[in-house]
Amino acid sequence: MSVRQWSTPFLQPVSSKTTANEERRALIILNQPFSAELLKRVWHACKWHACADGGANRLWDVLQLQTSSDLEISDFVPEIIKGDLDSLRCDVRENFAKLGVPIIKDEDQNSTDLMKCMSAIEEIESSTPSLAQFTIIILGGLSGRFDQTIHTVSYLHKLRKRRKSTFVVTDENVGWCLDEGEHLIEIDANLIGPTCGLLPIGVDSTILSTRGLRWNLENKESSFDGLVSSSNAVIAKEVYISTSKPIFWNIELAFL
Ligand SMILES: Nc1ncnc2c1ncn2[C@@H]1O[C@H](COP(=O)(O)OP(=O)(O)OP(=O)(O)O)[C@@H](O)[C@H]1O
Ligand SMILES: Cc1ncc(C[n+]2csc(CCO)c2C)c(N)n1
Repeated sequence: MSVRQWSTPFLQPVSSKTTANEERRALIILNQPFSAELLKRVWHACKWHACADGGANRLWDVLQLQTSSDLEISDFVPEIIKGDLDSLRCDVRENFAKLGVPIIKDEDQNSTDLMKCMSAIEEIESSTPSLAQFTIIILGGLSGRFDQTIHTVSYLHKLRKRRKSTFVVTDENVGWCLDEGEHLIEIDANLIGPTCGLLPIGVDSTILSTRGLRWNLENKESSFDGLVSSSNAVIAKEVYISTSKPIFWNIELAFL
């Protein structure tokens, strides 16, 4: 199997976006806090944008708080708001409805608002089969309620088989699932690092080999019963990871 290459150009500042915008990306905004700077970066890196229910409140509120003219509401109108709509505030609903945003109620109590937004993306992909699959950026999801955080991580774990790339980003971290195999992660020190973690979540154990870290592993078993490589650090421009089972990788943001 080939080495999977990873990079995070969707975290570049808007002013230096060039080829980063060519990739077909979709953003899902969850109901968790995020900074205006992070919103600006990931929003402009994405071609399509969804708010998961109360994620629309977060988007609206962060835009209201901005006094500078570079965050105009008209530049941040999502393509949909979707969920069971138990968290979407009336004022936010009215304002986005006036801006023409479709607001889709899905009352299924066996799927989360994050999953409902992913279904919307996969429906678009089914109707545009000649286009590349979206890379998904989930904003929020590694903070707040622990059951929601674990849901996000477990969802990324499951998605790895059917989706090319799904990232979750907060003001603290960016993380994604590394499937079994070999990976090369480009480290743009202006965007990410140095602190990182290789977390054997959802597997009994995995065998890890790494290069480019302060504490490298060489054919070492990692599991919740044994070694968990948290608080590791990147010391090179790229990190190599070989893993025998899927792991969750996270690295801190360098710019907030
Ligand atoms: N307290 C929280 N901590 C972490 N993530 C959250 C939290 N609340 C919401 N989210 C994320 O934001 C999404 C939208 O949340 P919202 O508050 O609108 O609905 P919810 O009813 O709490 O969530 P769900 O219906 O998906 O269980 C959720 O699907 C979840 O991914
Ligand atoms: C075994 C099991 N556990 C929890 C829920 C609750 N639940 C999971 S997703 C969801 C929708 C939230 O908008 C709700 C209520 C369930 N259905 N089944």
